[in-house]
Amino acid sequence: MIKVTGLVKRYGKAVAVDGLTFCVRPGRVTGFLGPNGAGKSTTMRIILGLDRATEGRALIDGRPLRELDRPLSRVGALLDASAVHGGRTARAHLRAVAAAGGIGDDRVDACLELAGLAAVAGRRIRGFSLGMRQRLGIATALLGDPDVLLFDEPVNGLDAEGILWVRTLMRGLAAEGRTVFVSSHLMAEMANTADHLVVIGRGRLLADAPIGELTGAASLEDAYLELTGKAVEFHTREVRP
Ligand SMILES: Nc1ncnc2c1ncn2[C@@H]1O[C@H](COP(=O)(O)OP(=O)(O)OP(=O)(O)O)[C@@H](O)[C@H]1O
Repeated sequence: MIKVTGLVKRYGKAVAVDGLTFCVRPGRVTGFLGPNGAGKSTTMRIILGLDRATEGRALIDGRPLRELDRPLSRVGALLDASAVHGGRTARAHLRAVAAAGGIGDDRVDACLELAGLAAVAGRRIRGFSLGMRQRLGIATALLGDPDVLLFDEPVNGLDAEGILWVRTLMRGLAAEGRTVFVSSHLMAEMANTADHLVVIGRGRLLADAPIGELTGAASLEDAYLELTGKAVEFHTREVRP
């Protein structure tokens, strides 16, 4: 379980996260939604111990991530699929992560296979497409067979087969009793994947509810636009040809 309490993150005078409190429970897929700049990635980075909270705390199974034993086997994450050493092959990358986390090489091959990358495992990552990098990022998150998984926009750049794979994977991981927390801007995909939603805007909690309760008779897109209308920072204008 992930528990975020009174979380605040300021960058100078700018407030990226503004008093967030919510729980991500095991056994279901929890979607994390919010407009551009709402604070989703910042919240995930703090949960993962990659950024420090200004106030409040984020705990995984009751502890900050840095206090967990063998953290790679407890928590897996995809944050930025481009943050990998391009000169390495996919297999070498996964082996390096596995070695650092005390994970056996057998998991490397299993995760390459699972992500559909077995045939390109010996290729350098710098030649990978965005979708291949996403698949590698997801394979990396799964390496330690963790109970808690965070994915920041996992279907970004994936083809139709990849999107279906991610949806099935997330639902399968949740059905196994794992905690699955996933951000996305794709409402139709979220409607198909998530059981529960945490919605934020300008760093504040807007909703924390089962998806059916949030949408009612409306589509998720309509319910989301209604909910976040006042929290959109980057407004666009209609362009007429
Ligand atoms: N390192 C940083 N320094 C200064 N400001 C930052 C930093 N990281 C994030 N921010 C700011 O914090 C706010 C929240 O950003 P964040 O990336 O968490 O939003 P997001 O919800 O993930 O957005 P998106 O959907 O566009 O990816 C934004 O205003 C962003 O400019």
